[in-house]
This record gives sequence, structure tokens and C-alpha cells, in this order.
Amino acid sequence: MKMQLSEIARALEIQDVPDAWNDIEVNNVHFDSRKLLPGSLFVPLKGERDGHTFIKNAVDAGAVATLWSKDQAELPDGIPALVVDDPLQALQTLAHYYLDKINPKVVAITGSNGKTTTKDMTAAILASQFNVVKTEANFNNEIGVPMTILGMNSNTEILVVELGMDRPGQLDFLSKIVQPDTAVITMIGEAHIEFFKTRDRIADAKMEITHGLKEDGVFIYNGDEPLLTERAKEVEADQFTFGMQSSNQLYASNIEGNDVETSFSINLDADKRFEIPMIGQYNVTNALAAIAVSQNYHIKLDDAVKALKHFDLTKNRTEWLDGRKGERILSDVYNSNPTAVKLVLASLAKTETKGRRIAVLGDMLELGEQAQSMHEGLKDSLDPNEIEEVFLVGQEMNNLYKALDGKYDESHLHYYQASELNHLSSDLENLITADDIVLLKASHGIHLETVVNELTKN
Ligand SMILES: CC(=O)N[C@H]1[C@@H](OP(=O)(O)OP(=O)(O)OC[C@H]2O[C@@H](n3ccc(=O)[nH]c3=O)[C@H](O)[C@@H]2O)O[C@H](CO)[C@@H](O)[C@@H]1O[C@H](C)C(=O)N[C@@H](C)C(=O)N[C@H](CCC(=O)N[C@@H](CCC[C@@H](N)C(=O)O)C(=O)O)C(=O)O
Ligand SMILES: Nc1ncnc2c1ncn2[C@@H]1O[C@H](COP(=O)(O)OP(=O)(O)OP(=O)(O)O)[C@@H](O)[C@H]1O
Ligand SMILES: C[C@@H](N)C(=O)N[C@H](C)C(=O)O
Repeated sequence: MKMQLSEIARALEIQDVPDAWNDIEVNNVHFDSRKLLPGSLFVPLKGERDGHTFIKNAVDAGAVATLWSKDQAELPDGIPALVVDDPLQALQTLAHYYLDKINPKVVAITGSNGKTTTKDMTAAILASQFNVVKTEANFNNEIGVPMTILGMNSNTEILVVELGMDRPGQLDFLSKIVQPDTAVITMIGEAHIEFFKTRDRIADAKMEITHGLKEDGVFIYNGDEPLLTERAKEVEADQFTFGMQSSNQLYASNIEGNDVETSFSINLDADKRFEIPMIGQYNVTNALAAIAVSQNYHIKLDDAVKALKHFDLTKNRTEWLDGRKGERILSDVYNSNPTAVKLVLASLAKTETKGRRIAVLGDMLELGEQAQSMHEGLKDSLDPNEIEEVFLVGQEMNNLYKALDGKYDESHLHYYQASELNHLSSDLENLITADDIVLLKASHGIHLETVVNELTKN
């Protein structure tokens, strides 16, 4: 972004600012002094600590102005301060103002799983014809979405923004900030079900993404999910469905996969053959969502084919890596929940290998009272004839460990406390050979990426 400080003050309805602010240009916004660039507006937020205490760091890093909570005892030295009731709310207000100013088309994407992958795929296809800005990494909540909006530049034509939630009402709030022209729901799983109790209530919360949809907006959703098809009847906007079933307006056929890519055809044009550099039928579903969005913006299918062959995928989403001993590592460690684990285990079981298939599964968090049964329920996705070695990590995975007793010989079934990741890494190092495939999947909070880093470091 580029804005005069005086314009930012007007956007925040701050009166009587110094004329000198007309000559101060702000070219970035950040809430972390360790990451902000010279010329930035610093936004002090409260986490474990209070961001206000890092104002000197922000000034040293080149901040040219700062938001400042009216609750602070005194103003900061040596930097223009825009005094506001709440810096987070001010960040959101500024983002809404800036979105209106740039006025891009907005594609908003949510879903229990697949938001980030679909966002990356969608942005890649749309970029073949438009100037696109997309959510970086997983910046998808009440802080991340405003940051994404403020990351646009004056010639941004389409904003592809990921909207996350783990409580009712959050998507309603975010949808009304971004006011999408296109709202996408990838699927309904069990992510954060601890705070919803049922998938029905997760679906209710996901449908909130349509609350900010523009008058002439389009709602694009996974038509294979009954929880969505039934709720879509209440949505007045134009709609478009994608999925594996031929009842969808866009569906895939002739799906073929190997260990590094998956190809498929679509009903819109049988002559087109798509390839994605990922495994898993679920990633075909994500690609269908992206293709569906692209047709809303009249992108040629040939351009969609090209874009999906090679696109910039955010790390740790079913990502192939090379292990130190020559093994292939499938890193899927950003998050985890039952549907995702079952699907990625099914993909692993079908992946060709000269050696063994090894699954390293960490706890699935935020499942609430269903945690035990959902962890035990993974036993049906593990077959020693397909996945020879199983390593389980975390308190909840102890339930699966017990459930697999008798199905796996104890010499091929291993259990670790979440605090024993170093022990797990060394045991894996000792076991793995160059011909093996190793899948690692766990919730973010288990930090299985530390094991991935150990297995892949040069
Ligand atoms: C407020 C904040 O910045 N939090 C980030 C901060 O957390 P922490 O509590 O550790 O902050 P500190 O106490 O260290 O510092 C306080 C503030 O001071 C700043 N600061 C610190 C040191 C310094 O030298 N200079 C400084 O300026 C600092 O920046 C703080 O502002 O740090 C963590 C580690 O980096 C961050 O993770 C934390 O970020 C929070 C979680 C956040 O919300 N970040 C957003 C930008 C974001 O979108 N993060 C996404 C993950 C979002 C997510 O999990 N989404 C869920 C669904 C939505 C759930 C929603 N209810 C939610 O709350 O998230 C999903 O399932 O996808 C990401 O980072 O990937
Ligand atoms: N369509 C899908 N259906 C089921 N599981 C999926 C789907 N897409 C991705 N996954 C699984 O979810 C993992 C995370 O994918 P991705 O990051 O795209 O989801 P997300 O919704 O952005 O997650 P988060 O809520 O953490 O942002 C993948 O590595 C894969 O295991
Ligand atoms: C980290 C956040 N995006 C998330 O998905 N949390 C759940 C609990 C997970 O990590 O599986």
C-alpha cells in the first residue's frame, strides 16, 4: 500500500492532524517490529505481551508512524502517533477503507480443509490474466485478513483472500470486511469441532462467508457435501457447484495419479487434461474449486491447465521433500483432523515405493469430547500390508496406539509422548532407508515440522 499519513488519519476519522502529515508517506503496515519495513505504519497489538512495548524497536526498524491505544499512559517519543480506541479495530477499519479505495474483485475462500491450497491454485490461475494479490501463508483471521488487504497495491485487480474461523460469527465478521464478489467453501470436515460439537454447526459457521457477498456475487461450493447443498437453498446469490459427482456443474473424471502428480479431465471440455503437482483426490477437488472460480472471471481453460501444472504452494501442505538418506518425505504438518488424515493415508497407501511406507501421525487437536473416538477411528485407515510402520505422537494418539493393538505387530507400531520429538527423530533416522516413503501429519500444536527439519537437514 502507499498512502499519506494524513489520509490514514482521515480513514480513521482522526481530526486536527498536523499539516506535516501530508508529507509523510506510509508504504507498509505491520504489527511486528521484527518484520516491518522502513516507511511502515506500526500497529501495536496485544499477544502474550503488549506490542506498545516494542515501539522503540519499530522506530529503529524504520517505522514512520504508529497507531497508539488511547489507554496508553503517554504518547511515544519521536514518531507520529495516531491515537485510537483499539489498534486492532483501527487496523480493520483501515483495511476496509483501503479495500474500497483499490476496489478489486474479491474472491474469498473458506472450508474446514483446503483453504490455503485452493487459494494458491486460484491465485495462480487468475494471475494468467489479472494483477492478483493473495493471502500470504495462512494469514486468515481477524488480524491476517486486514494485513492481506493492506498488502495490495494500487493496480491490484483481484484479491484472493483466505478466511479462517474457529468460532461462530468470525466468518460473518470477516466476510463483511472483504465483501466478496465470489465466496468459496471447499468442504466441511471436523477442524475445530471442539467449539461446534457437530459438523452441522461447522457448516452453519462456514455459510457465514456468504453474509458479505455482493449483490451480484456468486457462491461456489462443494456440491458433494449435503450439509452445503441443503444450506445453499437459503442463499439468494447465483451459485455454482464443483465436486466428484456428475450432479455438480463442474466435476472431474479419469483421475490418474502417481507419487508426484495427479491428472484429471473435466466435464466442461473433455479435450482438456489437467495436471497438479500434488497427490490426493482431495487436491483434485481443490483444483476444481479454483477452476470454477476462474470460469467466473472468463479465464481460458488452457490458461488454467498451464497455471495448475506449476503453482506456488504454501509449505507443509502434502509437500514432497528429500530426506537425508534419500528417502522421500511427505510433509503435511500444518494441521490435522480426521477427514484430512484418512484422505492422506489413502493417498500414501496407493503411492508406489520400492521400500516401505512409514506413517508418522501426531495428535489432531481441537476435537473436544470426540477426540478419543476420532483418534481410534483412524485404525481403519491403517493396514500393515500397505503402511508397514506406524509412529504415533501425543496424548490423543495413545488412543489409536491402543486401538491398533493386534492389527500391527508391536515391532512395527511405535508410540511417543509429544515431548519426545528428538527421540522420535533419531529412531526414524535409524529405521529409514533410501527406498522408503515417510508421511508426517499432525496438528500445528504438535510441531512435527521439527522432525521434518531433522529428517531433511543437509
Ligand atoms: C497479536 C499477534 O501479533 N500475535 C502473534 C504473536 O503472538 P504472541 O502472543 O507470541 O505475541 P508476543 O507476545 O510475542 O508479542 C505481542 C505483540 O508484539 C509484537 N512484537 C513482539 C516482539 C517484538 O520484538 N516486536 C513486536 O512488535 C508481536 O508481533 C505481537 O503483535 O506472535 C506469534 C508467533 O509469531 C503469532 O503466531 C501470533 O499471531 C496470531 C496467532 C495471529 O492471529 N496472527 C495472524 C496474522 C494470523 O492470521 N495468523 C495465522 C494463523 C491464523 C489461524 O490459526 N487461523 C485459524 C482459524 C482462525 C482462528 C482465529 N480465531 C485465530 O485466532 O486464529 C486456522 O485454523 O486457520 C498464521 O500465522 O498462520
Ligand atoms: N479438500 C480437502 N479435503 C480434505 N482434506 C484436505 C483438502 N485439502 C487439503 N486437505 C488436507 O488439509 C491439509 C491442509 O491443507 P490447507 O492448508 O490447504 O487447508 P486449510 O484449510 O488452509 O488449513 P488451515 O485451516 O490450517 O488454514 C492438507 O495438507 C491436506 O492434508
Ligand atoms: C493452526 C490452525 N490453522 C489449525 O488448523 N489448528 C488446528 C487445531 C490444527 O492445527 O490442526
